[in-house]
Amino acid sequence: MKGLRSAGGAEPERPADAVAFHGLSAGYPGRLALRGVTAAFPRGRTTAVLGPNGSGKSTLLGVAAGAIVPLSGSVARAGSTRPAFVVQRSAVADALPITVEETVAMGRWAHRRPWQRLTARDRAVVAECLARMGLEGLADRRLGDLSGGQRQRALVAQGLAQESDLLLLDEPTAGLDLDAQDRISTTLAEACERGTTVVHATHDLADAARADHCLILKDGRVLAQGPPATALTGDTVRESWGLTGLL
Ligand SMILES: Nc1ncnc2c1ncn2[C@@H]1O[C@H](COP(=O)(O)OP(=O)(O)OP(=O)(O)O)[C@@H](O)[C@H]1O
Repeated sequence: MKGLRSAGGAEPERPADAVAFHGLSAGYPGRLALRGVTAAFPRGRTTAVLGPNGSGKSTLLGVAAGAIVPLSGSVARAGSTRPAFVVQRSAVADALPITVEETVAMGRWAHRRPWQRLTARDRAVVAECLARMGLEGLADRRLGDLSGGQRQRALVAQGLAQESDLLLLDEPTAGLDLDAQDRISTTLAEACERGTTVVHATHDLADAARADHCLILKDGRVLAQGPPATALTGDTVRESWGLTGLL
């Protein structure tokens, strides 16, 4: 991934896209999960990535995060910081012997080495992110001892603590109670207002309708993309999920 520069070379361009994929194919041994995806995450906006189970949403986020190497095609990343990637809570082992506070503090590893002591500013960021997710009272609890929703909030707090200009989240509000959903939605909207590009995979159509941009996948290909008003129509939803007569 690389930053983009203007033809004149003096000033870096401010490209419209935080990440642009061109003809991207990616997957796992013996399984192609993305097939010729040409799409973009607009810079400083929220993008909702939608599609049925197995359509390639997590894989696309993994490629944007640099965790999955494309098989072919290109990925251009315009930002200057390492992307923050909030995985699904099921991807985190129950037996991890770390506390909630330590989990959130790991977000600061993007700024210093794991063995380096946290600075006063690091500690202030960790405390603020714990508070934003309503986790102050759980800071000393083991991550693996938390409920699913509490654990999810800890992972989102870790992503926020990274203070990246690109925040990628894999179904951050799935299975959460209304208060936790509201906290996360509000926090992500605030991050976007501060200029962060926010991209989240979701199965929640109402959530997606509030995003600035939608990207709908089906069988590893782009079915539709654009503002919700044009991309998230009855036709695209029916076609993507193969629904008959429900919408
Ligand atoms: N670690 C893996 N090894 C092999 N195949 C995988 C792996 N992870 C995902 N896949 C396969 O890649 C394809 C895309 O999966 P992906 O997780 O990207 O879909 P998704 O849209 O995020 O699904 P969901 O809504 O269920 O989270 C699926 O066919 C899936 O079975």
